[in-house]
Amino acid sequence: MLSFSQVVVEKGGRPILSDINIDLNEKRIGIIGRNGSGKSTFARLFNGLEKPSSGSITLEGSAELKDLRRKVGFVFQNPDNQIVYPIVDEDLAFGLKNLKLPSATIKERITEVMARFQIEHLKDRLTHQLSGGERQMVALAGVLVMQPQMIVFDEPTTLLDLWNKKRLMRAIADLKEHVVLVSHDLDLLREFDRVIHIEAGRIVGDGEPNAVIGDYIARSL
Ligand SMILES: Nc1ncnc2c1ncn2[C@@H]1O[C@H](COP(=O)(O)OP(=O)(O)OP(=O)(O)O)[C@@H](O)[C@H]1O
Repeated sequence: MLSFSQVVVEKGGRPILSDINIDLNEKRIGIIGRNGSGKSTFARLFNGLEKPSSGSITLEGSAELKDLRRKVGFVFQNPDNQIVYPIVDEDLAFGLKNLKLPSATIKERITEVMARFQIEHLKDRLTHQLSGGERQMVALAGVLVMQPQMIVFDEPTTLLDLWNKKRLMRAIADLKEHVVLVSHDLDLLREFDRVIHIEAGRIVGDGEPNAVIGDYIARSL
């Protein structure tokens, strides 16, 4: 579904990602690697938050940036980066209003997603008064109402306690959408369909999670 061809990202004259050639079709894909290896940069390419310096990224054959932006959602490590409006309900409606959808459709989508994650009780709450875990669920809901085909999570559990981490991981496990998860928590990725290991801006491992994770651990010893 998503294809990277000879993708290079350079910043300040330095290569951050080099020669990425990869096709991604699996339902659950994990991305691992050391600090500064290029995972976030790679993940941000998935929905056009980052653009390649050269090479191409296509989603179902289309290289249009607007298709990537519309069909791939992105959940940040810190939900404050994506919650914009003061009331939960307004925040969830924001992207949908931009799409100029009828208000009945907007309401329907918000109600459906809030019910799916059992966060209906947060509907009228002030976003800045929510707990970290609640904010992360609202951020995820804000992505889901847009009905993306794929959702990329960049270390979404880092700021969460154990309880909320488990809750978010259950929510992620239940998603029908394709998921890409960047994480330092290797155990979260062992049940995934595929894990990609990035080192110094290159893919050095790619395949069955336990094998790729085992190699990553062996390299770090
Ligand atoms: N705007 C920029 N200008 C110069 N270098 C940058 C810029 N953005 C990122 N980098 C560098 O690119 C490299 C990869 O960064 P990236 O955030 O993708 O790594 P990461 O694997 O996600 O790291 P972490 O696990 O610490 O979050 C790092 O060395 C970083 O310092």
